[in-house]
Amino acid sequence: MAPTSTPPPTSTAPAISVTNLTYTFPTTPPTPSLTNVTFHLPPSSRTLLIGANGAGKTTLLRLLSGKKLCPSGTILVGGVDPFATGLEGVSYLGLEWVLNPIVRHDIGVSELLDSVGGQAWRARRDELVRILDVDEGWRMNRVSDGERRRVQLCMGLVRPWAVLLLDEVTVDLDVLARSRFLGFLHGETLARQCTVVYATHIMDGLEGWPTHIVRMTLGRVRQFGTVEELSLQVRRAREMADRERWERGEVDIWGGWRNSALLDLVLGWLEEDFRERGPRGPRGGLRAKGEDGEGKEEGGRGG
Ligand SMILES: Nc1ncnc2c1ncn2[C@@H]1O[C@H](COP(=O)(O)OP(=O)(O)OP(=O)(O)O)[C@@H](O)[C@H]1O
Repeated sequence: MAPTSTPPPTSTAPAISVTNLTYTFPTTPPTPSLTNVTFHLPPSSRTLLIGANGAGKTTLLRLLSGKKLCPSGTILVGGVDPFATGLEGVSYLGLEWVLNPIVRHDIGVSELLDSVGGQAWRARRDELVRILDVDEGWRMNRVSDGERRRVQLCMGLVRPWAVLLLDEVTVDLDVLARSRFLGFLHGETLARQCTVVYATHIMDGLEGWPTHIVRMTLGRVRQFGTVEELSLQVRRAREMADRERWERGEVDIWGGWRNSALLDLVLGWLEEDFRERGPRGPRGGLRAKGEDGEGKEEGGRGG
């Protein structure tokens, strides 16, 4: 975790472009994880990656981060193939990052932050410590899971990134910490024109945060677009369904907004996916996460 002296490019916010991406895990039998995935996200966007368990979110984020080989020309981040170039300025915070054993050692917060560039980016470091309410006197073997996650997030974000890929790394945060963390990311996308893609199952407190949504179903991108476009589609479909029920004389015509609009949107999608897919049975070829090991690999195949 040596600090890097060269700052990543932050002047031009990178767009993310995925075209006809198919990815198959090299298992026996081969497990298709992504099929013909296509979507485009503009610079400075804040995107939620939404989908049921097993929809392919982690696989996609790892491919975007350059950790896995993908068919040439299918992924461009800022116009560059991430695997081929080992993208400077792309930060991927996912399960392997969360499980890094260093953050459980008897080590102090300042020492950890310095090891990832805390001195080089002093102002960012101090801002993150303040926003995530981190006590620099903590010893990492004597903190709670949520406190540990706050320190980890300071570590993961201290070095300025141009693209941030988050794979559900906020589960341990309390509501205030998560809210301040999301606020920080919101500010970053505006101030530094950088791009965030965030896979999460927790819709609480996200209202108004995302600019775009990518909806994944069973390894495919089913819809993508701005939050407004997608919300409008769902709202219209629900209103039409309510009207039909009302015309049929059904008393309970309130099928609609039970929670926040965002949660209802996602809940509606997952219910739709579930209805179409049916309950899970034994599915040949399924593998537990992590069987393919960690880090950069060349095992996957396209097509
Ligand atoms: N290591 C692996 N080896 C083989 N197949 C895998 C592996 N990891 C995932 N898969 C397959 O890819 C599919 C997508 O997995 P992925 O982890 O990308 O889903 P996800 O959307 O991130 O799910 P979750 O919300 O549960 O984290 C799985 O259903 C599984 O079939």
